[in-house]
Amino acid sequence: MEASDHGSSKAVGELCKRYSGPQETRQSSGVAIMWFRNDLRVLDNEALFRAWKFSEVVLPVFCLDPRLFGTTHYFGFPKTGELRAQFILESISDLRSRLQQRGSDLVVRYGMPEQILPSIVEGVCASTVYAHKETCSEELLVEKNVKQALKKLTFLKTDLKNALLPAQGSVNARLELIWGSTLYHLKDIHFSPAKLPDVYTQFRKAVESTCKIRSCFKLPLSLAPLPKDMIDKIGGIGKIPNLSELGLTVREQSASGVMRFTGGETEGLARLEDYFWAKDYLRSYKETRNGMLGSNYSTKFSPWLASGCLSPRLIFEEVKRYERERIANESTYWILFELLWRDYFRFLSIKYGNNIFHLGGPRKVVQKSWSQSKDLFEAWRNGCTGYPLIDANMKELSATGFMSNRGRQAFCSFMVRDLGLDWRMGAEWFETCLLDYDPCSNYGNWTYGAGVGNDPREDRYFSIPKQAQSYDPNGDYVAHWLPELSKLPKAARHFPGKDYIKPIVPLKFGMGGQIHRDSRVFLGGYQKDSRKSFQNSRASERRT
Ligand SMILES: Cc1cc2nc3c(=O)[nH]c(=O)nc-3n(C[C@H](O)[C@H](O)[C@H](O)COP(=O)(O)OP(=O)(O)OC[C@H]3O[C@@H](n4cnc5c(N)ncnc54)[C@H](O)[C@@H]3O)c2cc1C
Ligand SMILES: Nc1ncnc2c1ncn2[C@@H]1O[C@H](COP(=O)(O)OP(=O)(O)OP(=O)(O)O)[C@@H](O)[C@H]1O
Repeated sequence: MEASDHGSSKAVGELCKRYSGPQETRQSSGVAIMWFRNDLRVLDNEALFRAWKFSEVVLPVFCLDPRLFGTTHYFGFPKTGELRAQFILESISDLRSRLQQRGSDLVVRYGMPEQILPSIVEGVCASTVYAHKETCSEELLVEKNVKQALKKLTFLKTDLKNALLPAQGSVNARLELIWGSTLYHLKDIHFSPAKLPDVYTQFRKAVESTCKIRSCFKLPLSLAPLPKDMIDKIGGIGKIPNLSELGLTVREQSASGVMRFTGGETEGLARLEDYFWAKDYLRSYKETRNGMLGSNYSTKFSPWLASGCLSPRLIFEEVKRYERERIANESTYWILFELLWRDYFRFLSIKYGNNIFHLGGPRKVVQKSWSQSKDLFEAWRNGCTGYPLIDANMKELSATGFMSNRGRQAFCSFMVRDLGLDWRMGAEWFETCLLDYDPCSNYGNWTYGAGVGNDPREDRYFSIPKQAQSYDPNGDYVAHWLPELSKLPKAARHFPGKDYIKPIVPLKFGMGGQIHRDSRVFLGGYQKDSRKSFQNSRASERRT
């Protein structure tokens, strides 16, 4: 594993101070609960800030929802693989210590939020539960259930021994949901979600020219300690389970990975400190971002962004500081350009709802012949397709939970266009494996790559030989993940012939354009459509 020298703890401490605020006066009384979800951070966390600001005591709670360890919707893969599960556990543990450093703590429970939160609310007589708003149907259902469960709770203030509450009257705890996962606030983008443009460039230009990014929310460095009797009353702080207690196999990220991804805000900030400031890689990001090998071709922020350990607004403010203190160039802009893709997919998930999970995607494309061939899928999933670039990417994903953006695009195109497989099999397998799995970015990118996404012009075929030639010309990447290829001359590593597994299907384009006559066996009628869409795609605007 390439050394990922993290920013020093002193520098991270300075970052924390920079994004923490003065000891302001609080504006209310009573107890508030901060329900952490995919926002496992202290800095720039509006829900936590509000919970603190509008209460006298804020009780932070995390519920480890067993549904997270169920199976994916159509194909029954594990919903959360071991590597991401470990990343989440590390993030919770880090969140707890960061809250403890500020004098507070984190209550952790294993169970469904709609069952756990009401009993805690009742136990501590809280009047408000603060949380960040999500957008996909599984998360929305949990929000609805929590809301309903809280509604059913009515307790008398006089019943309470809690001296913080004034006597008399009944209390209804409410759920206050706050938007907080994107760079641009939903309320600031001047489009109602239903009117969101289907072409990214239109969205980006409109947003960049008319909207402002809000400043980070700054929580004071010291929060009030949690009253001991309150914690006793709810049965203690709770232990963070380990992987085996969750019924999962303990597995380490492979040492061959681009870096060791450790969950938690502290590690996310350390990565930012290292990439931007200590190593100064930000200045050349645009030139390196399409790499596949090594820790520094791209930021690797995605796992921390997906779990909310890093706030995109904080990244934005650090980019702006870098531009003031070092250099403003295309690279510093390009990080924001990519973060805006993340926003875009999040907003699109509101516009298209469950359609992002359906075979026809946001555009409800009707295409008769998606294959669900088990053999082809197993070959793809096990990295045994006979195409080194594809196989190496799959080996990386399985061993580390990470894959470069370049790899993901080629991988998705190969699966959908060369194998003709149902794209949802790939998307659900990514859901299992990715450390940075995020429903909006994952299903958004898959539908986009499969040609069923929001943008009608996007239907792009990635030629594997061309990708190999452009992004791994010496075969270093494939030799890294498929060591048996390292003994071959560099020029032969992508075309190893009899020295490697026989390709399971011929490529449709890019190998002199031949289509193997047996390909219909696997591809059915898909082949014809694909030719057409390939031609269309050449005319369409390219993602860089
Ligand atoms: C088929 C497919 C599935 C994907 N699934 C996910 C996913 O589940 N979660 C996820 O975070 N990203 C996903 N991506 C997007 C992208 O591949 C990763 O965000 C990126 O590779 C993460 O590496 P990085 O942090 O070094 O990215 P950088 O190049 O450093 O980019 C900075 C940040 O910008 C955002 N970003 C960059 N590209 C994209 C993009 N295409 N879509 C959305 N956000 C982007 C990410 O938050 C990323 O961390 C997917 C892409 C494809 C093609
Ligand atoms: N955050 C998420 N991550 C992964 N999958 C999700 C998420 N949110 C919703 N889904 C999936 O998308 C599915 C699509 O929802 P929808 O209600 O349309 O399906 P359904 O009607 O239950 O089934 P079908 O699509 O087979 O008709 C959900 O059932 C759920 O499994």
